[in-house]
Amino acid sequence: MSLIIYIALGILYYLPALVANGSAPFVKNGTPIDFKRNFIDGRRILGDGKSFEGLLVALTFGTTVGVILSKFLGIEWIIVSFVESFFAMIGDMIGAFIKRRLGLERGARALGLDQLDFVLGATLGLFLAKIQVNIYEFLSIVIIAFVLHILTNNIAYRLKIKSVPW
Ligand SMILES: CC(C)=CCC/C(C)=C/CC/C(C)=C/CC/C(C)=C/COC[C@@H](COP(=O)(O)O)OC/C=C(\C)CC/C=C(\C)CC/C=C(\C)CCC=C(C)C
Ligand SMILES: Nc1ccn([C@@H]2O[C@H](COP(=O)(O)OP(=O)(O)OP(=O)(O)O)[C@@H](O)[C@H]2O)c(=O)n1
Ligand SMILES: [Mg+2]
Repeated sequence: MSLIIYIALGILYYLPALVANGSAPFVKNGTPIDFKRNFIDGRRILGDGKSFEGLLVALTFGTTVGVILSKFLGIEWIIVSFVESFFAMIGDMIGAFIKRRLGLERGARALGLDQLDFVLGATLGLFLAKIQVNIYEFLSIVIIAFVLHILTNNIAYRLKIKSVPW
């Protein structure tokens, strides 16, 4: 299959996760998922950047994309998009957990981790939802999400949706 098809399929399969991750920043001061508790190293488990409200908004928007996709890809994509969005946000939380363990403050830049944590989570979600993503589709979305993440975070910063441009 040509590269363009792999790229298009990559974007299509990961669209729920892209929109889920892209919509969470609309929540500013949500209820911290770690309830402001610290880990054994004395630092926050996740930090104030991971809230229940952000998770809810992400799941809502991600699943809404799945409802639209289900018209073309089949009704199962409503569930697939929910699972994919959920695991994308789990990946985002694991990224935050790692950043806290490294002593990085909430909102600090972690090039690579910030861009790919939710993509890796979404990939696990797609696998669990029995969606076969081949290596070319995966590599396409890794590159696209990396570029899109940097671009959209810059837009979000200029639009005052985010307090940092990354
Ligand atoms: C409208 C609502 C509530 C949700 C949609 C948000 C969304 C999909 C934004 C897309 C681009 C945009 C309009 C940005 C404006 C500012 C904004 C909302 C930025 C989002 O926050 C930035 C960042 C937060 O990430 P972090 O929490 O991990 O730091 O979100 C990252 C977002 C992405 C990685 C992907 C953005 C999603 C899309 C562009 C969805 C549609 C994608 C396509 C159509 C693919 C097009 C690609 C090519 C190469 C043609
Ligand atoms: N589960 C989530 C994920 C994101 N957000 C919101 O979206 C913003 C951007 O998300 P992200 O860049 O992932 O968080 P950071 O602020 O960078 O925090 P961290 O360093 O922990 O990634 C967060 O600040 C927070 O306001 C949220 O409320 N709940
Ligand atoms: Mg971030």
